[in-house]
Amino acid sequence: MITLRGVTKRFPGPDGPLTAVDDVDLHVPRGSVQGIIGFSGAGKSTLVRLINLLERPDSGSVLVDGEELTILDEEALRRRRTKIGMIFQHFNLLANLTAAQNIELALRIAGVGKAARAARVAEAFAVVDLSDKADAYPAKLSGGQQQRVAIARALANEPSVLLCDEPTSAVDPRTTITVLRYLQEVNERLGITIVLVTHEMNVVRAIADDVAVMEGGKVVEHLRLDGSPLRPQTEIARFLLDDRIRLRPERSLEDSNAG
Ligand SMILES: Nc1ncnc2c1ncn2[C@@H]1O[C@H](COP(=O)(O)OP(=O)(O)OP(=O)(O)O)[C@@H](O)[C@H]1O
Repeated sequence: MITLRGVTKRFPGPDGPLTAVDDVDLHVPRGSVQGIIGFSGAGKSTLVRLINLLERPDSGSVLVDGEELTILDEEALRRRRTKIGMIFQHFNLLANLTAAQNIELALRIAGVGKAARAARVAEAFAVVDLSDKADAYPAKLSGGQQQRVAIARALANEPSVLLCDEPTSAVDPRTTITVLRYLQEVNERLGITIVLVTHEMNVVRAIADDVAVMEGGKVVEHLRLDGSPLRPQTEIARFLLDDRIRLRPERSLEDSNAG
C-alpha cells in the first residue's frame, strides 16, 4: 500500500526552481497495479522515484505499507528500500556480472546471509522462467530477458512494492507483452503492489487497475480500468487514449495492403 499526500518536488532550473511534482495525492491499495501516464516531462519518473525516496520531497508525506519514509534516517531508509523493488527502462544490470551474480549482489547489499542467497536467486529465476540463463552475462541476453533478470533481482529481496519506470520502452511490442505477463504474474501470484510509469496507454490498459494521468507535475485525472467504458475528462487523457498517429487521411488496413 502506498499513500502520497501533498507531495511536491522542485529542481533548480535555469529560470529558477522547476516544480517537477506539484502537490500530488495518490493512494495505491495493497496488491493493485497503478499506472502513471503522461507526456515527456510531466513528472512521472520523479513521482515514482519519490515513492522510494530516490528523490526527497520538498514537502508532503510518503507512506509505504503504513510507514512514513520521509522521517527515516539514511540507514533505516536503506533497509526499508530493500522491500521496494525497482526496474528501469534500460534494465540497469551490471555488465561484468552474470545474471545470477547481479541478483546475488542485490541480496548481499541487503544483508541476506550466504546460505539464504542461493535459494533466493533460484526462486527469483524460476518466477521469470530464466533458470537456464543464470550464468549468462547481460550482453548475451535479449532486452526482454535482461528485463526479466531485472524483475528477478527486484523480487529476490521479497518486496511488497515493485516500481517500474518505463519497463517496456526499450523492447519491441512482442517482448512488451512478455514483460507485462511476468509483471502480471508478480502482482497476481505474489500479491506485490505495482506502480508502472509509461507513456504508452496500451501498456497500462493491459495491466493496471487505475491510471493516474499526469501533466505539468500534477495528477490531472484518474482512469479506472474496471471494464466499464472509459470517459476521459481532460484533453490530455483523451489524446493519450487515442494513440494512433495521423499524419494523413485515415486508411483502412485493406487499403494500405492494396496500396
Ligand atoms: N535531477 C533533475 N534536475 C533538474 N531537473 C529535473 C531533474 N529530474 C527531472 N527534472 C525535470 O523535472 C521535470 C519532470 O521530469 P520527469 O523525468 O519526472 O518527467 P517524465 O514525465 O518522467 O518524463 P520522461 O517521460 O521524458 O522521462 C522535467 O522538466 C525535468 O527536466
